[in-house]
Amino acid sequence: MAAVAHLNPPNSPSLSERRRNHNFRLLSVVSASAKNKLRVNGINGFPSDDPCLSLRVAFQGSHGAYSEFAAKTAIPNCATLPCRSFSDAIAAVENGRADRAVLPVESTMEGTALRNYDLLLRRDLRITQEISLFVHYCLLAMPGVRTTELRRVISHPMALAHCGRAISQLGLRREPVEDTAGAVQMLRSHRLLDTAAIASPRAGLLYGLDVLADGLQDASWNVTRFLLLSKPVTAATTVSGKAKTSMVVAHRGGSMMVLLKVLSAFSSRNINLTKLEVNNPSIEGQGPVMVLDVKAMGSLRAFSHLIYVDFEGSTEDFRVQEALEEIAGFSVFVRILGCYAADSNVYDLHY
Ligand SMILES: O=C(O)C(=O)C[C@]1(C(=O)O)C=C[C@@H](O)C=C1
Repeated sequence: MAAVAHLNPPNSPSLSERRRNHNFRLLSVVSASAKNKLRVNGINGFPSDDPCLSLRVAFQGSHGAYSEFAAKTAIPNCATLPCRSFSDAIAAVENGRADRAVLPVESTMEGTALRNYDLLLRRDLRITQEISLFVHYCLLAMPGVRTTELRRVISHPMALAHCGRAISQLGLRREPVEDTAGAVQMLRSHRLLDTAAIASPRAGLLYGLDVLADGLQDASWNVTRFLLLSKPVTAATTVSGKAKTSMVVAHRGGSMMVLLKVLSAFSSRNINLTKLEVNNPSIEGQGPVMVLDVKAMGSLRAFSHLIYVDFEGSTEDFRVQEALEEIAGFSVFVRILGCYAADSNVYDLHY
């Protein structure tokens, strides 16, 4: 069981003071390339996108959700717009209420979050930025409540799954809710004394809850990758620095053979892949994945054999264009999901 860490000593600031002081500061970057996963402190390394512009970023959940941290890390001065679902966040961009939507798409524990990837494929938004966050989970409860008084724990299903071992040790009943910060909000507004929430220490501070335990996640290296999405722009976008491109390839079947051909198209041109994932929903007993064909008047097409690829390089690069042409020759459909600045950092937030 993780060490007990109380953030609210008796003379700690009031809830309103805490809310006033609540600002997002990115204080460290955990270098993804550091094999020993050492934390590199003190790097003031906000990733790109003009921090002067007050862009509106839609996210799923309540204030204090991890997706909101991801948005604030990617675009420090952005205004965040809470939404009920990821689909609502995407719709906010489509209807102009927001400039970006933020979507968690991968985690070290879950792999690709197909639930969100599928959503991305159905809609006409482009990836503009990637951001990887180190996710710390805390056990939060109403002030004064002790661990022994708890019977139930509420959180986002992913957070409950990531903290399975600790929850079993505590013998708590699990109940999924929409998002981690929403769980905290629910606990506070209903003054639930037998219930804990799993969320970030920041959400605990924001809503004035006690942190009963920190570092609740089963794996010590728990990173979630988020994507920022925007409406497609007609003008060609030039990425400054190292670029990365995400794409989806649909084919008729025989995944291993197609996979080899995709690999060969890239490796023969010395293009490095950062993600390669096969999704054959029919094998899992699921229906086909619906993918928006942006070239065919935005019609939805159903595919049962898909490969998700991320690679280093820009679609402006001649070698990349050649590789894409080769892939188009043996697949039934190819869609570029975005070309954006590569960011291999893992960002960590201090509380
Ligand atoms: O509930 C939140 O706080 C979220 O931002 C969502 C979400 C997810 O959907 O995976 C994001 C990161 C964490 O892994 C847990 C939950």
